[in-house]
Amino acid sequence: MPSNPTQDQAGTRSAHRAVQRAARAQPDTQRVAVITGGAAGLGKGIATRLAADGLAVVLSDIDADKLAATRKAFEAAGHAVETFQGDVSKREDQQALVAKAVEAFGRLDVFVNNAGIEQVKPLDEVGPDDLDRIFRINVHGVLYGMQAAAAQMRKQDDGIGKIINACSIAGHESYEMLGIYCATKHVVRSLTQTAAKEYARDGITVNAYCPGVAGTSMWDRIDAAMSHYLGTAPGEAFEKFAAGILLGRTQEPEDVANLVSFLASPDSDYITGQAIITDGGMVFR
Ligand SMILES: NC(=O)C1=CN([C@@H]2O[C@H](COP(=O)(O)OP(=O)(O)OC[C@H]3O[C@@H](n4cnc5c(N)ncnc54)[C@H](O)[C@@H]3O)[C@@H](O)[C@H]2O)C=CC1
Ligand SMILES: CC(=O)C(C)=O
Repeated sequence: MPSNPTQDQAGTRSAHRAVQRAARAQPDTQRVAVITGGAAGLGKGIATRLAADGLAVVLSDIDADKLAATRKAFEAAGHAVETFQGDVSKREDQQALVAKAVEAFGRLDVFVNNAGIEQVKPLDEVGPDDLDRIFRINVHGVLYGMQAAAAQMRKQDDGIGKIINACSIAGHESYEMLGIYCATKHVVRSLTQTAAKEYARDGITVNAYCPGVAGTSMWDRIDAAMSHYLGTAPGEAFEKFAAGILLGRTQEPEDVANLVSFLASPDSDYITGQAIITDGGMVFR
C-alpha cells in the first residue's frame, strides 16, 4: 500500500539515520554469526568460511551427534565456536538460540537461516501432514529466525545487522516432484523482500542465497525419492539436473559459502532484499 509523500520522506530520513548509526561499526569487536543447520552440508561449509573470515560462530542443528562432531572439528581448528541443539520450526528454540549466542559472545551480527528440508512428491499425493512438516521448517523456521535475530540486532547500536536466508533456484523456478519444496522457497524469497523493507530502518539488511545443485545428503535423498517416483536409476536424477549446469560441475559447499561470506561482510552493506543465485549457470533472473 503506497504511503503519502510526507510519510515517505519521514521514513526515508529515519531509515537514513538508522543506517548512519549502524555504520558506526566497532573495528576491534569480533563479529558473531549464527548458522542454523550448521552441523552438516551447506551450513557447515558456510560456518567454516565465516569462522575463517574471523567471526565467532554459533552452530545450531536438530541432530545432536552431528553437532557435537562438528563442534569438535571447529575447536580443533582453533575457532571461536558455540553450539545449540534446537528445531528451527519452534519459535522458542530460535529465541533461545539467539540468547545463547549473546550469552557466549555478547552480540549478534549475522544470522544465517540455513536449515531446510526437501520433499519429493507429485502434487496429487501431497497431504496435510506433508504440507505442515515442510512449511513449519522451511517457512516458519525462517520467519522465527528473522524475528529472533532482528530483536537482538535492534538492541545493538553499532554495525549493520545481516540476516541471510537459504533460498534456492527452486525459489525462482518450479520443478516436477519438488512442487511443495519449491513453494516454500518462493515464500522465503518473498519474506526476504518484506523483511528488507521492514528492517532497513533498524540498520538490518536481509538477503538470500539461492544455490543450484550441491551434492549434500539432501540431494542423496532427493535422488532416491526421484527413483521411487520416476523409475530413474540411482544417481540419474542428480545427473540430469547437473547436466544443465553451464560451468560443467555441481556445486560445492565452498561455492555457496563464498556468496554468504560476501553477504555477511561490509562489502554487501548497500544490498538488501535480494535473492542471489549461485548455480554455475542454470537459472537466469
Ligand atoms: N543441496 C542443494 O543442492 C541445495 C540446498 N539448498 C538449501 O540449502 C539449505 C541447506 O541444504 P543442505 O545442506 O543441502 O541440506 P542437508 O540436509 O544436507 O543439511 C541440513 C542440515 O539441517 C539440519 N536440520 C534439518 N532440519 C532441521 C530443523 N528442523 N532444525 C534445525 N536443523 C535442522 C540437518 O540436521 C542438517 O544438519 C537448505 O535450506 C536447502 O533447502 C538450496 C538449494 C540447493
Ligand atoms: C534442492 C534444491 O534446492 C533444488 C533441487 O533446487
